[in-house]
Amino acid sequence: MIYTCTLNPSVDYIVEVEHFRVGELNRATKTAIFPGGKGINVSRVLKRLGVDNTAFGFIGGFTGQFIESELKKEEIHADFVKVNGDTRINIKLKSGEETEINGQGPAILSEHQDELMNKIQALSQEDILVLAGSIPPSIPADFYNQMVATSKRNGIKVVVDTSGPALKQFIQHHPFLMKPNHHELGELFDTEISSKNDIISYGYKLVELGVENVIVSMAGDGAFFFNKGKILFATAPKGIVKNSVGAGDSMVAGFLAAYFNEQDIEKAFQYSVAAGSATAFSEDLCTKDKVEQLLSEVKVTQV
Ligand SMILES: Nc1ncnc2c1ncn2[C@@H]1O[C@H](COP(=O)(O)OP(=O)(O)O)[C@@H](O)[C@H]1O
Ligand SMILES: O=P(O)(O)OC[C@H]1O[C@](O)(COP(=O)(O)O)[C@@H](O)[C@@H]1O
Repeated sequence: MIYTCTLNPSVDYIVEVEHFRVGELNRATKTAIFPGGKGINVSRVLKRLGVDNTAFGFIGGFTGQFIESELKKEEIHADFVKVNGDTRINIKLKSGEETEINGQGPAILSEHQDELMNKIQALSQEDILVLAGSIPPSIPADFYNQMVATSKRNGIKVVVDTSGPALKQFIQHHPFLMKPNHHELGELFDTEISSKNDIISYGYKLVELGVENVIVSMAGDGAFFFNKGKILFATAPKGIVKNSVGAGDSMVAGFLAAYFNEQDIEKAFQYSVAAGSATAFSEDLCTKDKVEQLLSEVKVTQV
């Protein structure tokens, strides 16, 4: 079974404003609300691609209830730890460009942290654990580290999609898959990525450091894939971006869904990029039909 874990879920509030003016009253032309947070997005896309999975994480308050009920509607199994505060609301402001304001999230008591750790401890060798998104400020910075160490001891494959210092902690545990975008790849090595050659050398460095599979995404400019035997490049399909929130998470779900169906890395990478773009071209996350429509537009070549 695939488990996703979102330490800091969110209600994503998408607001469109025609010409946003700072310091003035702006009227929205369109609004939408989605259950969000990186692991939850992975769960939702996996389900849409036909893969049953369970969502772990912390939720609380009226916003937490919204997330639970939305996942229930989509028949996604949720096994959250309930916390005292309200799950955060993340604002995604669209006015020509996309501006994001992500909340801090509720305080998580240590008893609740232990409750989640116990769920991770109970997973078994056949399971895959996707750890995705930021760590809320009230949780120790090495919480992910503890989760991965426990999972690796129990033979569980770990997939990582986070950013900042949390991402660095993972490398030493040799995760099955990491998906930084090219900015996050630069952050990992405290460097500025300024060319495709930089992506190739730093992406491959992650493999040399023990990460099994690495996808480095570059939004509309395509993506690279690295493992011990292969470096691949994929083009991204062309289209109108409606909402790129969750595009990276969709890549992770797309890769896992295809890889565990067919065990073919090249096809899984192609499916991953198609899923990312299918989400970027949709209001909400991608559907299976949309992913499959875009598949032939993703050209994969050996580097
Ligand atoms: N402008 C775009 N055109 C086509 N595909 C896009 C575009 N922006 C994002 N995507 C798709 O979403 C994927 C992830 O986007 P990216 O911005 O690199 O990641 P993240 O959301 O993690 O920052 C890309 O690899 C691509 O498949
Ligand atoms: O945990 P973080 O880093 O604050 O990110 C949370 C946000 O990321 C998202 O999961 C979207 O992620 P991506 O756009 O990177 O795929 C949103 O749903 C959510 O608001």
